[in-house]
Order: sequence, then C-alpha cells, then structure tokens
Amino acid sequence: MLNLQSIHTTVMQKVPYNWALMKNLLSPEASLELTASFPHQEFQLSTGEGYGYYWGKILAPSQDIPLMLKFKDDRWRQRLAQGRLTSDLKHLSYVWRQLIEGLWSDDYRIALAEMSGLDLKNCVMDIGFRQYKSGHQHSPHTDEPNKVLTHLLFFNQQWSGDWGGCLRILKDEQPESTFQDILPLSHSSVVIARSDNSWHMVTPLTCPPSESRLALRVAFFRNVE
Ligand SMILES: O=C(O)CCC(=O)C(=O)O
Ligand SMILES: [Fe+2]
Repeated sequence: MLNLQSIHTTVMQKVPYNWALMKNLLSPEASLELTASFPHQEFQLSTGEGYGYYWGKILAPSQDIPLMLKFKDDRWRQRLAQGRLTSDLKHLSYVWRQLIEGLWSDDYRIALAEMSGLDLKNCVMDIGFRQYKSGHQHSPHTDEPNKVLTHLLFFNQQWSGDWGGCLRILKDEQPESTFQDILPLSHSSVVIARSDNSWHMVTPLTCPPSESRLALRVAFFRNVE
C-alpha cells in the first residue's frame, strides 16, 4: 500500500533543521478508504501545558515490544499495563491493517533511514492515532530527546486554511516564527528529525465542531541512559 518510491525521491531539507515534506506516499484511493475508516474508538483526551488532543491506541510491531520494556523510559511499560499499547490490529479496518503492516515492514524503515540519513535499526517504533478538535492545539516543542524521527501522516480529504490545525515548522521557539505551514491533507506527510532546534507546533484549531484533524504519528525512539 505504501509507495516507497515517494520516500526515495523525498529530499531532506536542512533549513531550519532536518525535515521533509513528502507527497503521495498513499494513493488517492487508499487514502480515501483510510479516511472513511479512521478509527474512532478508545480515544482519550490528552491535555497538558500547551497541548490538547484525543489519542487512540498505540501500535508497535511485536518484535519492538520486548525492546521497549528494556528501555529506561518507562512510558511503554505503563501503556502496556494499561492495555493502550498493542501489536494486535484486529480492531482496525482491512485498509488500516494493511497500512500499519506496511509501516512495520523493514522496507519502510530502511527507506526512511536512507532518506533521513538516520540509523533507525536499533530504534523502537510506535504508531499513534490522533484526533484534534476545535480548540485543540500543540504549542511549540522540539519533541523528547530520546525521539530520533517522527513521520506524521494526515488523513483529511479537505481542510480550510482558516481552520488552523496546520503543522507549523518553526525557526525557533516562538509560535510566530513560521518557516512553513502544512495543512493536514491526506496527500502530504512530514518527516521531522528530532534535534534541540526541531521546533514545531500544531496551530490552534478553529474548525466547525463536525470536523476533526486526523493524523497518524509514527515515531522512532532510542534508548538513552
Ligand atoms: O499532529 C501533528 O502534526 C504534530 C504532532 C506532534 O508534534 C507530536 O506529536 O509531537
Ligand atoms: Fe512533536
């Protein structure tokens, strides 16, 4: 289902840090089906200083879970205990199972590693579903230091520029220091290599209550002592 060629032809940008806008990773047909069956069950509101959104189950390939449990960072141990982290895809539609299995493949990981120049071999990957509603946002941050790379996939077929909800690549920690705003449209995905200056945010949402910003966050983490 994944068009790995689109990863191979994506060029990592060096300004304001290492990131990339990737086009057409999914065909328009696949992306329509994925939007139509984007999961809605078991989403929990997650809020804190400067952020708020709903997030669903966290999916990890079965070979990564034993590694996660060895990591110093104990978030995966907690999530596993809460039943929020799983390798079981049976709650998902057929197209979603196909997509997640594609993202769990070695081919995808290798393509992303080659494109980004980052070593992802010893990383663990987790995949999280996100839904942002009106009033939600994610203020400027660089991501946690044990994160190596994030790949954000979007699933809105339509989105108005007036609704907020853009992923904003920032030049620094100021929310106005816009380098580029990316609408959460389903033909685009964004790769961010985590660094001490990988500032980004999700602009505050002002969409109609019937709309949600649908995103999938694929993230690679390393163990830090
Ligand atoms: O949903 C997005 O576009 C960005 C989310 C994000 O920055 C994060 O989860 O760390
Ligand atoms: Fe982030």
